[in-house]
Amino acid sequence: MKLMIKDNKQEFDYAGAMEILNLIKEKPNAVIGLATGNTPKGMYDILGDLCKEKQVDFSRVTTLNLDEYLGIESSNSGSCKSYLNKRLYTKVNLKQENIHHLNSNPEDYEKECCRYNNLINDLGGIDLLILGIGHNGHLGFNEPNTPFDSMVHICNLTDKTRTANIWSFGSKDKVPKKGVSMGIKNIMNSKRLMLLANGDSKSQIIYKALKGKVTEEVPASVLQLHNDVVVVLDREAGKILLGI
Ligand SMILES: N[C@@H]1[C@@H](O)[C@H](O)[C@@H](COP(=O)(O)O)O[C@@H]1O
Repeated sequence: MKLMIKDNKQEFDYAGAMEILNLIKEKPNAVIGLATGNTPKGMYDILGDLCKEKQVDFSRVTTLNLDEYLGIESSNSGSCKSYLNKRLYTKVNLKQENIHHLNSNPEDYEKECCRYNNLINDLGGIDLLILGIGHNGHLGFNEPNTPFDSMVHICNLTDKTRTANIWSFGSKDKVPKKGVSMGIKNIMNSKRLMLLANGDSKSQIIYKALKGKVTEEVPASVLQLHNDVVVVLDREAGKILLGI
C-alpha cells in the first residue's frame, strides 16, 4: 500500500489528479472507474484544467462510474451521472461512447447488474478505480456487512449514508433509499485502487480501515488485501494514522 499524506487540500487534490495523469501517460487507453462524493470534486476540477492546458489527453480513455442512486431519472441533479457530467465529462476530451454508467432507472434491476458486470469484463477490467470512503467504512454503496465476494448489486442505503448525501438532493426525503454499486469483488478485481479521504471526520474510519481487522463490518478494510493500492489523505484524515 502506498500512502501519501498531503499538507493541505490543494496538494491532496493535485496528488489524486497526478495519479490519473500518470496512468493515462503510461496507458492512453486506460479504463478508469470513478467515484463521486465531496472528496474528489477538487481533483476532477484539476483534471479539467490540465486537459484544457493539453497536459492530459482523455481521447482514448474509458470511464465507468462506481455507483449510482436508484429510482431517479439520470438527469436528476443528484445523480452520480449528473455529478460526473458537470465535474468531468464536460471538462475533458472523453469520447461520449467511452463513458459508461449504471442506469439509475432500469426496468429490470437484476438485468442492469448483469449488464454492468459483463461490461467491466468486456472492457478488460478496470485499470484504476477511484474510491472515497463513507464514515461507516463503505466503499461505493457497499454498506457494512456487504459480502466481500459481491459483484454489481442493488444496495439499501443506511440512514447515515442518506444523511451524508443530503447535499446532492437538497433534502433528506429526496435522497433515494436504494442504490446500485460495483460490489467488493469488482473493486478488488480492479488492477489498481486509489482511496481518497480528506478532513478530520474521516480520520477514525481511515485508521480502522487501514490498520484494523479485515472484516465485512468495515468494507474498506478489504483494501488491506489488495496488492496495488494508493491512499491519498490530507493531514486531518491521516492524523490518527500518523499519531498526531
Ligand atoms: N456512494 C458514495 C461513495 O461513492 C463516496 O465515495 C462516499 C464518500 O462520500 P464523500 O466523498 O462525500 O465523503 O460516499 C457516498 O455515499
